[in-house]
Amino acid sequence: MTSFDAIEVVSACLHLSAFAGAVIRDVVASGQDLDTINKADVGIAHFDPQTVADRRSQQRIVASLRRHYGESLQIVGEEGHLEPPAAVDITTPNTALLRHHTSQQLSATDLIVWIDPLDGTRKFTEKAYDQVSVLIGLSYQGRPIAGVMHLPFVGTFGTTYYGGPLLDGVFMSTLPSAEPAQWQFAPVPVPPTPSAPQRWGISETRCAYIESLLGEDDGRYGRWEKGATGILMLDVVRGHCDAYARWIPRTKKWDICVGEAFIVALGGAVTDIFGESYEYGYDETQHGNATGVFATLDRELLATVASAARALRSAHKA
Ligand SMILES: O=P(O)(O)O[C@H]1[C@H](O)[C@@H](O)[C@H](OP(=O)(O)O)[C@@H](OP(=O)(O)O)[C@H]1O
Ligand SMILES: [Mg+2]
Repeated sequence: MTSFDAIEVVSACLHLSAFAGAVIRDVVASGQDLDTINKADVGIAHFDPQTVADRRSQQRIVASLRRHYGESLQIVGEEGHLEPPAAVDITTPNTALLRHHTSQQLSATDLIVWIDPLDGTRKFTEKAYDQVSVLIGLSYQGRPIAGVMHLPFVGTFGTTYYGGPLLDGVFMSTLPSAEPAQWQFAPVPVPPTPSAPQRWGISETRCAYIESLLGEDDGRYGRWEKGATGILMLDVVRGHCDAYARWIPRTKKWDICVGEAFIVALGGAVTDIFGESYEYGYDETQHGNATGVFATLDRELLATVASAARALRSAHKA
């Protein structure tokens, strides 16, 4: 039975997230046309853009992983099937960056790599570059175990976070160069317990159900608004907000796998809006998050909100 050392796979993803981030920066620096297409499902989103930067980022990650690991590594990429890239968009991933973590041999049939090559594409097209990230998550037996998040526009060579339960924490580095051997990572501390009001990370694209849960400005909860799931979940990890909440089925597993791995490693939880865990399955029917997302380090808050969401659902059905 084929198996992979998951620590080596995370190392490869760490390297490739920055390799992908570099091409995203190159696209912006070149001033070229973004060649944007709209992928929106009719009835769910009015504008779900994909640009040349999304495509080249995914091509870099997928083609480099495939050449190194072959076909038995299960990969799900947001942009689906793309043409093989030019030679300049393929590299040999460095699998030795995390040798200080204990290696873990995992069966290929239960391991999935989830790729969001450019989370926050709409913000990217609006030039809100600080909200853009490259997300590469690993799930094993249906649960997120590790992830890498690269912010290509924070610092000259970008900033990278990696972590998850497999790695016992979350670590970050503002990259000093494009050369992986020079990267030094420091642990991200668990943020202090929040003071009231608890601030929720929410999408700029408003959702009436979330507005109901937030209440009528009674001062219990505050708002922290941005335009991409990856950065909002990272903001929970960094303590910039106390929860990330989405009810409508806008996000997919590749948006939340990395954030879930980070939040679980710090003792929190990520569920649907009713407090139920998602199964990270390879089949396309399991890629969507049909009943929303709630992500927090505060399990008491999760229980309170899940119960309020169930009550709201029952009231709507009545
Ligand atoms: O850029 P991609 O990789 O497609 O990721 C999307 C996220 O998955 C969605 O969660 C964002 O939508 P919401 O902010 O409406 O949840 C969505 O934002 P958008 O609805 O503003 O386009 C994107 O951040
Ligand atoms: Mg996304």
